[in-house]
Amino acid sequence: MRSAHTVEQVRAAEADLMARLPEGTLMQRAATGLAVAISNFLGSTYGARVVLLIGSGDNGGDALYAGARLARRGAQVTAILLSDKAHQAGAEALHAAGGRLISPSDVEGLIQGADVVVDGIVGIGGRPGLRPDALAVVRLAERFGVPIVAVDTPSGVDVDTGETPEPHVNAALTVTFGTHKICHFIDPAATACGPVHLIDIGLDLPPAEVESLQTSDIRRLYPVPHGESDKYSRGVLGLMVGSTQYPGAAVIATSGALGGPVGMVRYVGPDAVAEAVRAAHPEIVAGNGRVQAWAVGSGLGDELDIPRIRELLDAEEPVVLDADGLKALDDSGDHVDVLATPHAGELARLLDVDRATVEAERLKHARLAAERYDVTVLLKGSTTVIASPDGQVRVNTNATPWLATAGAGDVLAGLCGSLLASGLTPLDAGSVGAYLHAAAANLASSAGPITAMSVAAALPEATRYLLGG
Ligand SMILES: NC(=O)C1=CN([C@@H]2O[C@H](COP(=O)(O)OP(=O)(O)OC[C@H]3O[C@@H](n4cnc5c(N)ncnc54)[C@H](O)[C@@H]3O)[C@@H](O)[C@H]2O)[C@@H](O)CC1
Ligand SMILES: Nc1ncnc2c1ncn2[C@@H]1O[C@H](COP(=O)(O)OP(=O)(O)O)[C@@H](O)[C@H]1O
Ligand SMILES: [K+]
Repeated sequence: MRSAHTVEQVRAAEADLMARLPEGTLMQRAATGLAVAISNFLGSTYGARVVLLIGSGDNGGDALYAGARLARRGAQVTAILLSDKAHQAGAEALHAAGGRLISPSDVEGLIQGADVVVDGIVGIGGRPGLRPDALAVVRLAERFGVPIVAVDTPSGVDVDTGETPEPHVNAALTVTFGTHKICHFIDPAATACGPVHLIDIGLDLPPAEVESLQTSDIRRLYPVPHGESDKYSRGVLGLMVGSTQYPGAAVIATSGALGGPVGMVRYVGPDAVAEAVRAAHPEIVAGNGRVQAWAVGSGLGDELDIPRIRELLDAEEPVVLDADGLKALDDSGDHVDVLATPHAGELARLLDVDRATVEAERLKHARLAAERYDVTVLLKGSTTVIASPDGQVRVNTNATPWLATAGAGDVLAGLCGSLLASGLTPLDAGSVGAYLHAAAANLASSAGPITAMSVAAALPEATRYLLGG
């Protein structure tokens, strides 16, 4: 599991460790890792032109010490001091190593000729936004296409929420220390980070606020059948999806379900749709029967039967509630076994806010809906946020933008239903489902267009690969 901690948690862990180490040790660990990461980013350090943007705090200190190391290895390093209170010992170290320290006026030529700009403006002490001097230099780097390596966090983003209400740095690489911060995992800030490289500085951390699954977690959580398994013990999923208006949704969601671990899929819906599903997937069973979980809602359109869906929500079996089915959700019941899978527009309707607000504040709104409706919420999008009513949050950051294609959500609903029916909790089903869905999309796309059906078709191979088979 990758973990993201809040600024408060990081500061407490840092204080604890600093009390036991000689002064400056943590910053030296951070700066050493940062210098190596910048060297690797550049490819060759000798003669490279490195510009450091330096704010008033320890984030600038990290950048100055890293700059000193790069200068000693032959880089031409210039620090632009954006505050008159730059980290003094760091500034002296850079000067002693042969680096230059200048004010932010008349720096156009310098930025234009740089190989890399290092953002040491603010880190975890930063408020959202950039001051005019800093913004002007950052805009120059963007104008001349000079890549920016962010120290700890891209300056200007909201570190604890992943929100970006103000102008901020867009990094080509972010080098962070001790643990991930929430802005590294949640969009829109996650996109502003670029790839994130974590340097271990030895922090002893409490349980994380936000987590993100890795391959080892998929291996641990995936319900692989064993010698004694039969189709019923592997789980039976009931699908109430698709309609005469949208028969494709039923076919696609069934493909997603069959690409998951379930032993059997029952389809419940209009005869004509059941025929279409059976034609595509002869292995499905049409009609009611005992199931271990339901996936409900994708493509129901006008045939949405709210009372019937409410009966399912009130029954014992866990439910994936998608798309039109979300209209059946009310905030009166105990729905802890429900995994709701809205995109930003659907979540906005559930919370009576507009879509742009949800997209700008994804963590906040996923948590809010989980609490209000007492369900696990899987908020779809470029980064997928899964929030359970007990406050746990997981994020999937692996998806490719090619996944933004019609029907991809139906695949996910079927897959998550399959995982629920085989016994995973809504939080595990949602986070394993989002991970596998993204992995299948990556496999299917190889950086080219994909369809929902091709994502579903890639699920078995992606799963086999991740399980190490
Ligand atoms: N505390 C530690 O032991 C360690 C800290 N490290 C570094 O220290 C950073 C945190 O340092 P600081 O606590 O000094 O804080 P920062 O360097 O993040 O910010 C410094 C100050 O900038 C000002 N500021 C806030 N928002 C601003 C904005 N939008 N524009 C301009 N100025 C703004 C504030 O006065 C703030 O205190 C971490 O992000 C990390 O890079 C690392 O060296 C690892 C060890
Ligand atoms: N920019 C993006 N990058 C990565 N994944 C995305 C992006 N946009 C959407 N997705 C993913 O694609 C899927 C789209 O689902 P959804 O919005 O329900 O579409 P549909 O209703 O057509 O199936 C979701 O899994 C979502 O997380
Ligand atoms: K920074």
